Amino acid sequence: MSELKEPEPLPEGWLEIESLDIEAQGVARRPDGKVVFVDGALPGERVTVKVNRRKNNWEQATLVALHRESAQRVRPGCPHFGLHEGACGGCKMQHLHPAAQVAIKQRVLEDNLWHLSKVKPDSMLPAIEGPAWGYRWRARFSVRHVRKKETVLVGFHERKSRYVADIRECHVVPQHVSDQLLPLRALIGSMDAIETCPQIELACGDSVTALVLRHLEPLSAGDLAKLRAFAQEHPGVQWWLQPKGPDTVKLLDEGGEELAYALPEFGITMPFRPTDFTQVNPHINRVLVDRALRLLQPQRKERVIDWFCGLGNFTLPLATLAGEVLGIEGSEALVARSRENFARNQQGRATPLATTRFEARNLFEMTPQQLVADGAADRWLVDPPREGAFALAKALADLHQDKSLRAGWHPPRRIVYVSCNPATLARDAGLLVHQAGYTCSLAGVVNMFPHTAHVESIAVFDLQ
Ligand SMILES: C[S@@+](CC[C@H](N)C(=O)[O-])C[C@H]1O[C@@H](n2cnc3c(N)ncnc32)[C@H](O)[C@@H]1O
Ligand code: SF4
Repeated sequence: MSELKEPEPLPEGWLEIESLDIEAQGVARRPDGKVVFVDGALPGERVTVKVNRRKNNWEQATLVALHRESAQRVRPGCPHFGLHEGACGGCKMQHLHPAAQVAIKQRVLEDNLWHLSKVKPDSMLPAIEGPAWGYRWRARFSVRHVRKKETVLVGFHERKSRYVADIRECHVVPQHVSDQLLPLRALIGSMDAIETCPQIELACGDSVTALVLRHLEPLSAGDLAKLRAFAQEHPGVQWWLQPKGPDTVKLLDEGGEELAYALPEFGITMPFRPTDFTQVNPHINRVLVDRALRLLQPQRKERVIDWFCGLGNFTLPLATLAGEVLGIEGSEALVARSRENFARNQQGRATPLATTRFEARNLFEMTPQQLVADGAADRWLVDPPREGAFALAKALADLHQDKSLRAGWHPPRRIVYVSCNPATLARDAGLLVHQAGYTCSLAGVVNMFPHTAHVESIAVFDLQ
């Protein structure tokens, strides 16, 4: 029998990376047990590092030399990604193979569910994946006039800095937007308002590229003419101006094509304003809506509630399948948009959409009494912001524990929960599973934001 050999000690000062944290930092352990988070290093790699911060139990460091490279290390697709000075902070994982990124996100999801709430899904869903590049149809570019360099920068912030990165191309936004970065810099650089336009927000629809220019002072006639000339040179570009808060956003010139995206699987078109919440990745959104509704399995005679419904991204497709739908959302503006979108999509339809009602309400203040007042539904779709849906899950748990509060109400048989934060999903899943009588039947990641540390996921809960 061969003897197990002791692993050879690492040369002095070297570290071996054991895992990756959710900020995409390699995690190593020093011989004395101290944890070191290493920017730029991948699991399995042997490295030397430069320590940036020292605490009692941990250190934060940057990779200096790579002595053994991971097989999953890949060449980053964007020249602005990296550890070099001035590198863009918009992406964190471009040095890791996309399949390995998804595997890490899946582990983050499972770890959160288990370690925070002792929830283990009966099965894991295959990840929902889309294109790794050109996926980001929404972005917020900062704009800075850098006098010393005699240039205007339009881009994301540098890694761990408040400076705007000097990016000339960006591979996560659509190619045509990347191609417009330098022309945008030249445009702002030529304007009277060179010092007073701090931001350009991007929102792409299927055929319109909306650019929302935040301007701190009124724009001169000359500047307005320059914006119009830019839009003429770049087909599809539509300027919106934002003099103050998001409510002040206004189209520069009425009458162009409408900013909208389609969900062709359901015969739905969603007009929106560039400041409305819409999912960042339209390819994934189409698959996500389709997958969520297949998992939810609404039936023709059933009532469904879409909690945190936004502008109706899931509600309208639900109205093509269910008997009755209720969409609830915190933003009055989005509820108004969802009502308009419903009416628009109802027109001229061969099979009418189901009866659907929308309501504006703060769902962080949900109570068991309010839940009963909203009426029983057979199925729920829940798609909350990062804070999660604690009050909703708690109200459901309270109604499970104290049946006297129910008054004819019954809990949904199935809940499909779409989450952009695995920690709050885990917390809410704990309530649903341990206190509200559900099992977690399925869970899986949705790779909505390749190369970043964001973990989007979907989970299915069934009443036991
Ligand atoms: C992740 S988005 C989902 C929107 C929609 N389901 C979609 O797919 O476009 C979360 C939504 O929750 C809404 N929201 C945030 N806080 C809320 C609250 N306290 N009560 C109700 N809705 C809230 C936001 O306005 C946003 O529309
Ligand atoms: S956000 Fe764009 S410019 Fe920045 S690293 Fe990612 S791909 Fe490159």
